[in-house]
Amino acid sequence: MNAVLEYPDNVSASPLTASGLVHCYEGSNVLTGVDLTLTPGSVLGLVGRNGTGKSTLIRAMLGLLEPLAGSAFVFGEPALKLSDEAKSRIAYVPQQPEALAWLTVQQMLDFVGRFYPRWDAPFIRTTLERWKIQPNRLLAKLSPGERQRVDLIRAFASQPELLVLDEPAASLDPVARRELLRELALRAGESGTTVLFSTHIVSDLERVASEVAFLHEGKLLLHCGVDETKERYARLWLPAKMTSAAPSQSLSRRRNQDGSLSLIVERDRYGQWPQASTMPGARIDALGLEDLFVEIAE
Ligand SMILES: Nc1ncnc2c1ncn2[C@@H]1O[C@H](COP(=O)(O)OP(=O)(O)OP(=O)(O)O)[C@@H](O)[C@H]1O
Repeated sequence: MNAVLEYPDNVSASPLTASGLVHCYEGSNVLTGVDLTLTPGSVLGLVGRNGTGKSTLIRAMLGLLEPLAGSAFVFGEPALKLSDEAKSRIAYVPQQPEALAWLTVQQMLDFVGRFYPRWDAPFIRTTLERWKIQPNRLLAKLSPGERQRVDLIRAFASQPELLVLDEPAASLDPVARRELLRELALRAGESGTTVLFSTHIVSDLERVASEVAFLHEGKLLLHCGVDETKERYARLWLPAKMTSAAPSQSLSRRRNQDGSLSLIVERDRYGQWPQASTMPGARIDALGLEDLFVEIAE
């Protein structure tokens, strides 16, 4: 008898989805049950401190790494068993591209292009020229920033429906970063490309992402619209004599030297802050994205 695979409901509608992903390396937990669903056409910025597992999550979601538990689906197919058709709709740029380093820029692009039905050769020509990268240079001899740009060109040229970039701006100078963000915004806006990118640069996220997800201690602490974060999360400050009134649920909790408490709290489903915020002496402070992340990650 054939086993019937039961897929979660959101799988077929989303270009990329993960459910209950668990992974560890050498006995230390990196992902402890991550659920994430990308909305078609969204640009999701994945943030988290160094070593929190962003690359691991991305690789597990794309089927490049087999998680210890949980599942991931790309265009409704199990990520670990993707068809060639599904693969041709995805572009992934790893943090440190190294593949095919013995080829020249042009040789690599010609080789890779054969696997993509909608390969945009004119885009490659104009972008290599605009980004001042000589096509006859060996990939192995490029600087990390140049290598990253070539891989970005490769990714854009395949005209993917799903574009996944692992810290795409890590080695880029500010001008190149701007160009990348412009290209990303263009692709998402005009072609409806769904984008997932990890980053440490919160200003990039604010500029181009429509949604943000924050990975912390193996779990996604929050996932919401970028514009929504300010409305939905805030810092609740309670003086020392009121700390017993602190809500039991919070995204982070820090005791200050004077005994007061700072907590990151979320509005409830009626749009209300925790009750402690209404007590005399308590304070609710709105936070920008960067402050929110620093407070949670500290
Ligand atoms: N192949 C591996 N073997 C053992 N440990 C690993 C391996 N790959 C990653 N790790 C560890 O797992 C943790 C998560 O790594 P990962 O690269 O996923 O984090 P990250 O959030 O992408 O980090 P960064 O922001 O610094 O790029 C780190 O502590 C890392 O040292």
